[in-house]
Amino acid sequence: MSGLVIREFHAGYPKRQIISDLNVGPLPRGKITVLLGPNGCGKSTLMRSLAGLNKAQGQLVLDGEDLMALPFAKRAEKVVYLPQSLPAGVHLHVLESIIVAQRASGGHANASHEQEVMSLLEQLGISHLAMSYLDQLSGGQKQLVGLAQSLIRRPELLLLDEPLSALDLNYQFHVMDLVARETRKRNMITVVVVHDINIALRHGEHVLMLKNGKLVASGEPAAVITAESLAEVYGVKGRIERCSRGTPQVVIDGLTTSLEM
Ligand SMILES: Nc1ncnc2c1ncn2[C@@H]1O[C@H](COP(=O)(O)OP(=O)(O)OP(=O)(O)O)[C@@H](O)[C@H]1O
Repeated sequence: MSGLVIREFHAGYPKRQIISDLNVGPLPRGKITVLLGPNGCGKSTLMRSLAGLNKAQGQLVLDGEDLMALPFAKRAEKVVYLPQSLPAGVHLHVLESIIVAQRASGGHANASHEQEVMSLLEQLGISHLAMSYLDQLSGGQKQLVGLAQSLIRRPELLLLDEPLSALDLNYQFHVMDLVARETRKRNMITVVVVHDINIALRHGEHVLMLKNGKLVASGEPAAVITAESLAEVYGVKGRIERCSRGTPQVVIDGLTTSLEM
């Protein structure tokens, strides 16, 4: 079966289980899956566990192969996780950092690879930053470089943890369009964590909703993002309305519960 199937998946930390008995899939190839859920519900823990960076038990079957059985280096060739922020204190310039990421996945520096890196930087609108040092970039610029480092590794499963959090409105759309295009072109499975429900409605082709480490719903955006699920998962009174061009949007009228983290 094509895609990623997650079965009886449990994940967390030495003294604390966060994700319990997750069963989902197949997450489709060539499409963006958006992972939604309130603060602290376990989105990053799940993403890191899918990448093999956190302890987990269960099955993670990619096109029939159980990733949990692979040595970490083999799994890292197929699965790339982009964290919420790049590690600080890396004294490389942008171009070097992307070439290092490319080599880490078995690529070798040659003219066509360099061209690929430059073309990616151009598509992300950051080619002018190629010779800038990472620690001298803004938060949003670092996020774009992180995305370039992830895409250059040509993963089969791309896990992007809040890749839009530091980007302005224009870049949020630009980046989601680019990620959607690359996801289709490479036929990869892309999972993106976002907090903006309207981004999920507009760009998500499949949506997973988590609450307290458990899956609440999985499926097409319109089926998952409903007034009922917004009330249950986020404690808000919301409506889904279509704008004049037909795009669904969430309108929030108020809260149904008080804050609890
Ligand atoms: N290293 C850790 N050790 C123990 N517990 C942790 C660790 N990291 C995170 N947690 C806990 O795991 C739970 C889930 O955290 P996680 O970062 O996965 O949530 P999240 O859904 O990504 O949240 P946010 O939207 O705020 O980024 C939280 O209760 C958090 O306190």
